[in-house]
Amino acid sequence: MKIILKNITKTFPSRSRRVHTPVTAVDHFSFEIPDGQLIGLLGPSGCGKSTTLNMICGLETPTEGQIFFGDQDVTSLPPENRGVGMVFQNYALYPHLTVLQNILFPLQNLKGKNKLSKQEMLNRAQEAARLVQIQELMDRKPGELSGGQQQRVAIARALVKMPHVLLLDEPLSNLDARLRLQTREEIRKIQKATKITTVFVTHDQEEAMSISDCIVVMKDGLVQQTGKPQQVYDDPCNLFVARFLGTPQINVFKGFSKDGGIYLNDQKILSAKNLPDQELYIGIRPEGFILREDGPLSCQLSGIEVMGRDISVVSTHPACENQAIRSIISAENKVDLSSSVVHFALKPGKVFLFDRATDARIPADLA
Ligand SMILES: Nc1ncnc2c1ncn2[C@@H]1O[C@H](COP(=O)(O)OP(=O)(O)OP(=O)(O)O)[C@@H](O)[C@H]1O
Repeated sequence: MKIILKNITKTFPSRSRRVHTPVTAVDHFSFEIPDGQLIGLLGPSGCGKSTTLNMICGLETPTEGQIFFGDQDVTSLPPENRGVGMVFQNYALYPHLTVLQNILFPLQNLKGKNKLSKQEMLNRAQEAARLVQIQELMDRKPGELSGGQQQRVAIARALVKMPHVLLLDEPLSNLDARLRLQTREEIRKIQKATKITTVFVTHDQEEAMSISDCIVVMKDGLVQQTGKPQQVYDDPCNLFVARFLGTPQINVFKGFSKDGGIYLNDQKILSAKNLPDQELYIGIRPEGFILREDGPLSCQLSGIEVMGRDISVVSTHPACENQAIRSIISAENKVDLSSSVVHFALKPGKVFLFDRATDARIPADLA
């Protein structure tokens, strides 16, 4: 099912007794989610992710704009008539019911032509359980399950109604690191198998990048950028997006362009064609550094962090906005820890320029 968000805005009255300015949680958001895709809605706390999801499922009504499922305008349709399955951060299973009873629950209140026979309900529950691989656990109570298993039951409960659209709001945040990884891979597999159009909300950029066909990066209710995860990482439209995607974070320096060169203080680190002289933010991805004795960027060496296949060289530079510069290089490189200075050459494709006043990306031909 294709989902179209047409210029949707959601404004809430202020919660504060002293300040009466309304809060714009989502600001003129337009987007088309193609049928069968998994979209990651991504951004820091309070940027409007959950409000967007709640408008798609019908728990909130947009103040402005329209939502379409396929050709149908669902903007004022109640949630139960939208054919949407929803999974929240706290799985909210009924503790006194077995896994099977929990999965069956949404089917028991179906009315009219949607009403199912007992056998049909059982078949559906077993199919949903098979998809999330919990067939062995059907007689257990939620208290007898691990967090990951409980979350899978919650997903089965959302799938059992055969929704056209699956909405997942931070579904992995209650799981430990290992289970998070495993469960996110499972969600991806289930989504691929069922081909249900899915919107996945998270503030974890790595999680969103790893499972989404397309990501939407939001800030303060406004969409900053949309695109395939790798495309957005490689071509961020502004400093916020560049900073938000990638671990370790992009290294940001204050610098300037002059006479075809990009400078940090008096060090010319790259050449740039057709760029007017101006002050800049210069973002360098951690993987954009090359250790080289005659490299043009000299930094104070603080130490190294061993990461296995790679090492992270930690250094400082007076023009750098980050507390420490983190450059990821292959562990085959030998870093002379007795030296106080480390020299880098840079990979031009991993260096981005931003306007100092607006944070917008400045296109540049670097070498
Ligand atoms: N019912 C409400 N009344 C007033 N303000 C609200 C309401 N719901 C959300 N907001 C405000 O709207 C903004 C967006 O909230 P929302 O929950 O959509 O953000 P989020 O990105 O999902 O955040 P988080 O990651 O913390 O869940 C926030 O400033 C929030 O305080």
